[in-house]
Amino acid sequence: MLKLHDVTKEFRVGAFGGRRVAAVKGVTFEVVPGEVVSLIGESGSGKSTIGRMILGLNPVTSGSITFDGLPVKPGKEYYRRVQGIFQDPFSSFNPVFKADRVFAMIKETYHASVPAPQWAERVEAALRDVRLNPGQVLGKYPHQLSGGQLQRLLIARALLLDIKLLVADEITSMLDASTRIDVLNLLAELKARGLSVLYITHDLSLGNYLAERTVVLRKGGVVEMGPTGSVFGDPLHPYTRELLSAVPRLHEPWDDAVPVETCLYHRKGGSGGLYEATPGHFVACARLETC
Ligand SMILES: Nc1ncnc2c1ncn2[C@@H]1O[C@H](COP(=O)(O)OP(=O)(O)OP(=O)(O)O)[C@@H](O)[C@H]1O
Repeated sequence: MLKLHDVTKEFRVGAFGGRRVAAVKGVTFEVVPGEVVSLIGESGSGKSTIGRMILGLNPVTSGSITFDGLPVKPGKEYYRRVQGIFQDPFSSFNPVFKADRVFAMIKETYHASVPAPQWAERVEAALRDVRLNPGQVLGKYPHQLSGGQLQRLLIARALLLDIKLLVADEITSMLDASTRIDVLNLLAELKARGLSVLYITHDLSLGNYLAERTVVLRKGGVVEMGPTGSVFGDPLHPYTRELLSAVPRLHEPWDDAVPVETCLYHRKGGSGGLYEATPGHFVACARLETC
């Protein structure tokens, strides 16, 4: 369904845009229908840039992104099938309008012919699906609602569009622990209905909770990807191991330096420079930058 093939993104930075920064380097992976894939990596590894390219908010520099075989084409038809939700739910709402105006906009754009009473019923059903009480959220301004309620409103909006893929970029990082689990469970329910989710996070435990497959990014490139159980249970790349071993050591400072090891996967070939260690479990050379 969603396919990224050798995707690279460079930004022009510095005076007059004279310098180029490669934010994403040769990334290849796919998301199939009804699957949750988590895209994991530390800050600056290129996760959001990938999400924005999938949503057509940034063009790719090279490579291709296709959805159902067609290139990403921002516009009404594309956003009927693919939607994004971001870290800060407040940024998705205009503070001077009531929060549920997002539903009116969906109706105007996609469901103009649906009679108002029928539309109101659909909105209420979508709100109940995301475990919101319509009476408590409809008619309120964004500042009168919590972050968790606003994220759920955005998920309800996606349900009304009957989308196929949700790009969820750090959507739980501003929520408290219990609301976070509620929203994750909600995503799991959506998955059970056949929706695909690209779940972007720097939090490994959240990715582990939800995703069938995990893609680990470092400095813009994929260093490891595969079934979540394999990547978490048998991490092959030193960076993945470092990420995993850092989880319980919250009291210790983060060590940015990935231990340099013998290059186990050097020139073994494979998709996008990755070596297929076990079926579906891919890993990059541990010294990719030098070898
Ligand atoms: N518009 C831009 N112009 C120049 N550089 C950018 C731009 N957007 C992102 N970058 C750079 O691209 C790299 C990847 O950024 P990105 O936001 O994708 O990382 P991330 O993994 O999502 O980080 P975080 O978890 O902190 O959101 C960073 O070095 C960032 O500074």
